[in-house]
Amino acid sequence: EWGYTKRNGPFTWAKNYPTAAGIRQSPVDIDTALATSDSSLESKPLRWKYVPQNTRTIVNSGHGWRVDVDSEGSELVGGPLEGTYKLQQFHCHWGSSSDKGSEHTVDGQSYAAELHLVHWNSSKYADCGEAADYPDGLTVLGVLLKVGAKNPELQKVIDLIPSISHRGEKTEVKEAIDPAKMLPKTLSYWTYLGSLTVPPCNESVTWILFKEPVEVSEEQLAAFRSLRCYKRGEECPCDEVDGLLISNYRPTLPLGTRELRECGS
Ligand SMILES: NS(=O)(=O)c1ccc(O)c(NC(=O)NCCc2ccccn2)c1
Ligand SMILES: [Zn+2]
Repeated sequence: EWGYTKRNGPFTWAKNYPTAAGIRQSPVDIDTALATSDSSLESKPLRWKYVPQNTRTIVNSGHGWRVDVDSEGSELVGGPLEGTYKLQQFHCHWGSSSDKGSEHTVDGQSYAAELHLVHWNSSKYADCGEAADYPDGLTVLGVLLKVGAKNPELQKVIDLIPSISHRGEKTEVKEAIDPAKMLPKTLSYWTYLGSLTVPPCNESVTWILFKEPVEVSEEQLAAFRSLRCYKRGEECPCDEVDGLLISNYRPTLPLGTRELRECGS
């Protein structure tokens, strides 16, 4: 089973998931000097609508926490997107200390964590699973997280972590979490064509990474690292310090010949 340790981490994934060695992989380093501003992006503002009551369950996948959402009623349109995308889930990546943990880096700089809101193209595909097999199937909104004030919306996730401490555990999200409240104030972003950053690393993601980081506290990051990557009652398979999920980010891959566009300053 893939993971983030030396034995089963990102540099081993291509063995069982050949797409992980592809030329449209994510994450990448955002070399801001390479970004081209594109009037067509400016002319179609990114627009989203989320239904907080539709955030259903939170699960410990063994690779991190993930909040699953009932896609109905949500929509993401505009910017680089053709058609309508619906929110499927959101999750986060972090590191063993706050000097690293984001998946994308900006001019070589890592952030403490990165929030991903995963959407699928409901104009063309029946569900997220099908959409994941097509180059225009998914869109992920990425939010860089830096250490600062406690993040009130993310605190609703943190409060649920003790009940999903082990792999496979899930619980109802009782207090609605509003994904829109986890996005930055300014909506400037970079966009490029990439992939899932976890196996099977499908090359089906239009990435939209907001430029403005959002704050999260050290205590909140510490809570993420308290998740365990093994099932309750089983011994710890991973050679992580007593099976704690202290780091779950994929290092950056080459942008190659892909275009990197930006919208807003
Ligand atoms: N990282 S990503 O490219 O946004 C992405 C897209 C679609 C997916 O199904 C996943 N998988 C996913 O969220 N797995 C469950 C929880 C998780 C959280 C953090 C790291 C790895 N896994 C990730
Ligand atoms: Zn992710």
